[in-house]
Amino acid sequence: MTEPMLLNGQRLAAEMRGQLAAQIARVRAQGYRAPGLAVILVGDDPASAIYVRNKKRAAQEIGIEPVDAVLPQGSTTEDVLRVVDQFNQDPAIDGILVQMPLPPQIETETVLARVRPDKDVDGLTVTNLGRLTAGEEGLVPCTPKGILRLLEAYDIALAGRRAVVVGRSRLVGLPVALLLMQRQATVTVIHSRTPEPETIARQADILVVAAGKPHLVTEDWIKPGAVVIDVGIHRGDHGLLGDVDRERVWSRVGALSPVPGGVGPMTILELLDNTWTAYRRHEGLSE
Ligand SMILES: NC(=O)C1=CN([C@@H]2O[C@H](COP(=O)(O)OP(=O)(O)OC[C@H]3O[C@@H](n4cnc5c(N)ncnc54)[C@H](OP(=O)(O)O)[C@@H]3O)[C@@H](O)[C@H]2O)C=CC1
Ligand SMILES: Nc1nc(=O)c2c([nH]1)NC[C@@H]1CN(c3ccc(C(=O)N[C@@H](CCC(=O)O)C(=O)O)cc3)C=[N+]21
Repeated sequence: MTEPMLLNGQRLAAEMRGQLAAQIARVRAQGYRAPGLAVILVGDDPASAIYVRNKKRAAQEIGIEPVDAVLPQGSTTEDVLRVVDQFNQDPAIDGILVQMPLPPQIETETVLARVRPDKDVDGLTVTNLGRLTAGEEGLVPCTPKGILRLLEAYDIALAGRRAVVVGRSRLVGLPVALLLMQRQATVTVIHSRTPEPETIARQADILVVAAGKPHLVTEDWIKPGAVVIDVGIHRGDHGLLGDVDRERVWSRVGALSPVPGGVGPMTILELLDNTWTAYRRHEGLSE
């Protein structure tokens, strides 16, 4: 078989960031304010701190004003709600992101429910997930949106093809399954209670893996020529690992979105894109 194609999210995201930067520069030159993105980080998880730093830097580089709120590990739900309320009311803030996971004593549902849907750049509120389910316009979760954009950029057909999604989370698995269905794929979702997942995965023309289990997916899960999107990300002693064992699947896949350099950079790009969309709606600028 021919060498697999690497789906380069790093390069595509950089290209798209350039386009966003140019659009933001154009409205700034017309006298508009800068778009504002608030990032709320609760606790001292080192991986979360790195992501938040990367997100802020990416925003700044394209002309979005990042603001952050860092709360101590021992914060209460009320403490977090107060910060959400403050950003909800702030006219300089277009997007609010609450970094997941939150410490166990905090009610995640209650916090998410407080974010104004028009500022929900993660697309995680019931309002935006409902809009997505109904096929209405809203803010779409970043990782799923980035995966679809990556597939599209590489001209990977979805209509009539079999897609299998490993994982059903609100952040990734569930919304990516909805988006693939909307693009006319036949979608199956696998989760931790699915018996013989390999047998199902082996039917996939497009396999999206968001299980959060390092190197879960090996050659037994792969139909020859399949397009494999690795979403998982794990920080180990030997660098970053995905949910897909790249060496073991390499001789079978048709295309692979790798870790790092695949979905991660696309996720950050879509966060910026959602912030830009929210900003234009707030400022009454045309789409
Ligand atoms: N690159 C990026 O931009 C991003 C990467 N991630 C990464 O993606 C991964 C998934 O994230 P997220 O969706 O938030 O994780 P969650 O832990 O919320 O969800 C994991 C899902 O995978 C399922 N699952 C777990 N183990 C298995 C298994 N052995 N076989 C089949 N399904 C399984 C779970 O099933 P059940 O529902 O039954 O528990 C659950 O639905 C993580 O590694 C995360 O770090 C996340 C967001 C963005
Ligand atoms: N409310 C919320 N929204 C999220 O979108 C969200 C979240 N919480 N919690 C955690 C996960 C994880 N996540 C990543 C984003 C970028 C990279 C990324 O940029 N990865 C680079 C590598 C960066 C590195 O070196 O660590 C890559 O894959 O190439 C990874 C993971 C967003 N998440």
